[in-house]
Amino acid sequence: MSMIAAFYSNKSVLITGATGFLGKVLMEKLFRTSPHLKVIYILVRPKSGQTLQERVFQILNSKLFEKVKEVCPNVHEKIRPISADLNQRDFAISKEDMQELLSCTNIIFHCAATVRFDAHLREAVQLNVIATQQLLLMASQMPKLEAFIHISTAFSNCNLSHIDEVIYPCPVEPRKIIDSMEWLDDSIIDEITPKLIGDRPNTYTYTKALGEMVVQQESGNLNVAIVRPSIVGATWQEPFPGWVDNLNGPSGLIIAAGKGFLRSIKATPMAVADLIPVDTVVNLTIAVGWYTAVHRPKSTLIYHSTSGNLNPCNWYKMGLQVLATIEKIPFESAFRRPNADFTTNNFTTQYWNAVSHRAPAIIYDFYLRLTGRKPRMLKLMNRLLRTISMLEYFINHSWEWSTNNTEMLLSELSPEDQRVFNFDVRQLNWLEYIENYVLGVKKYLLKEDLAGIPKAKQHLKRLRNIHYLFNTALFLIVWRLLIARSQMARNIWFFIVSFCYKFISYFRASSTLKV
Ligand SMILES: CCCCCCCCCCCCCCCCCCCCCC(=O)SCCNC(=O)CCNC(=O)[C@H](O)C(C)(C)COP(=O)(O)OP(=O)(O)OC[C@H]1O[C@@H](n2cnc3c(N)ncnc32)[C@H](O)[C@@H]1OP(=O)(O)O
Ligand SMILES: NC(=O)C1=CN([C@@H]2O[C@H](COP(=O)(O)OP(=O)(O)OC[C@H]3O[C@@H](n4cnc5c(N)ncnc54)[C@H](OP(=O)(O)O)[C@@H]3O)[C@@H](O)[C@H]2O)C=CC1
Repeated sequence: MSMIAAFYSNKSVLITGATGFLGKVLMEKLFRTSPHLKVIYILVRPKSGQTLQERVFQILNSKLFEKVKEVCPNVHEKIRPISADLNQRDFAISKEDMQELLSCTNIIFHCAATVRFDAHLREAVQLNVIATQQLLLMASQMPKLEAFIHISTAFSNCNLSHIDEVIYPCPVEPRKIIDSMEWLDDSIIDEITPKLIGDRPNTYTYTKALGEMVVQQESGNLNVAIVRPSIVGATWQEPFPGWVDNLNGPSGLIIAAGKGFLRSIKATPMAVADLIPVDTVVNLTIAVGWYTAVHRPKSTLIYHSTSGNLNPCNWYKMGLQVLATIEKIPFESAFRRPNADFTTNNFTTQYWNAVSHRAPAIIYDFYLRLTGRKPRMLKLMNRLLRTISMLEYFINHSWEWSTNNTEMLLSELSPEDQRVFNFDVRQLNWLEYIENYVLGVKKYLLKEDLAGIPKAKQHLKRLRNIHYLFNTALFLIVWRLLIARSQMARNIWFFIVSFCYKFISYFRASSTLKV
């Protein structure tokens, strides 16, 4: 029997961010491996016109939860959604709910965050720093609490190139930042943001670093641990390969490349692509919860959930495999034939953005106008290029994360736990993983049926013919214009035409002779 699974039996677990990508996989795995778990409290806010119950119902009825329902048929009774908004004081939790949480919770997994790279500093501080501080305060009032697990990111210190499993302090104390957010207005915050984030690329990584400092400074006597995943991707193995449900990280880029919108990107081909499957992160997180509660380490341990130092893959290899898979299982209604060019300097990037991204969008918009439809492609393309510009930092740098604590934890697990909660990335076969990832994007994000593959292939053939036709027409037009204006171009043109004519006449004559 798995020791970790047994540990979670009869426990009351509190998860923030359970409606997010990582949170859902965490909930699923906990229920599937520990069906006797008492309850999972999830802090949820109503969203997009859906009530809490509707949101939970939607999650439980998704494909991700199909296996759980076989092992734990009463799973819906074990999820207890609590109405909460992490941006509000005391999370706007009702008194009764708060009482129940304070008196019953055994383990906390804090996953909620704003992961947007362009979040305003005030918003990012509120969710990634102040909410963490408030949750720690709540945790300190929980008599039965055994462990508090905080999910951070491996990029919280992306201003460094070698990152150890320690907390690196930011120059300005989190408390000062929190205080200043109360009285500074937005325009002043906008002005000081670049100075505060320093050589980090965005407010997200900066506030996640501040969040870690808060955990270190304000955890008191709690048993606390921090998990730092790198770029979280689709599931590797569990509950099935390739599951993904949002566009963050590589998923959006796989769609953009597969649909032929994105054909070149500024990337360092040999830089390490530090992707980590979401189920690997979740397995580590659950094991960290167990270890922190049972072994009670004297200090806050940090665990890197990264792949680069144990099983590296680079962007070039990843891009090639994405393309190879898309060739086998193309996405439907592609805009252009998929292609993957890596550019390495700003000039070529701007050139290809103009020629390979914006120009086709302008031409397509022209076609839409001609056919009486509303042009939209250029707007979409500009939005995509803005997104890419925000991700560029991460595909043009390499980092080295040490993984001593993560490896130590792996060695502490029984063989059964190593199997059930596998987070050993050395076993990951990248080519297979990426193939399943692309297939997962097609099935679960684009909701495309595999029966449509022959039609998608036909469409790509048509696009190839249009491409050849367009290039030939373009060549002829340019040449015709040149001929009209330049004597030299005319001379070359007449030379080529007469040469071709003589060549064809010679072959005609020789074939007539043979007959
Ligand atoms: C030719 C070559 C091809 C090669 C082949 C392919 C190779 C494959 C490998 C590829 C390399 C992977 C590199 C990953 C690096 C990730 C590093 C993460 C590191 C940190 C990890 C973390 O610790 S933390 C989690 C990461 N946190 C995010 O990853 C949030 C990002 N995101 C935002 O910060 C907001 O999204 C932002 C952008 C402000 C827009 O904001 P915005 O207000 O304009 O609007 P929205 O967010 O509503 O999105 C507007 C439209 O962009 C669409 N979209 C959203 N994300 C998208 C996305 N990633 N790629 C594409 N498209 C995306 C969306 O689908 C909308 O499309 P539509 O309008 O049609 O619905
Ligand atoms: N995805 C990645 O590549 C990586 C993620 N991480 C970390 O993992 C954790 C989870 O990320 P991920 O699952 O990808 O992110 P998601 O954006 O998918 O999920 C974020 C979660 O936080 C919740 N949340 C946000 N704001 C509030 C609020 N005001 N009140 C209540 N809940 C709120 C969201 O709820 P709602 O559904 O209502 O919006 C959602 O459940 C984060 O801490 C992130 O920093 C670290 C490294 C990489």
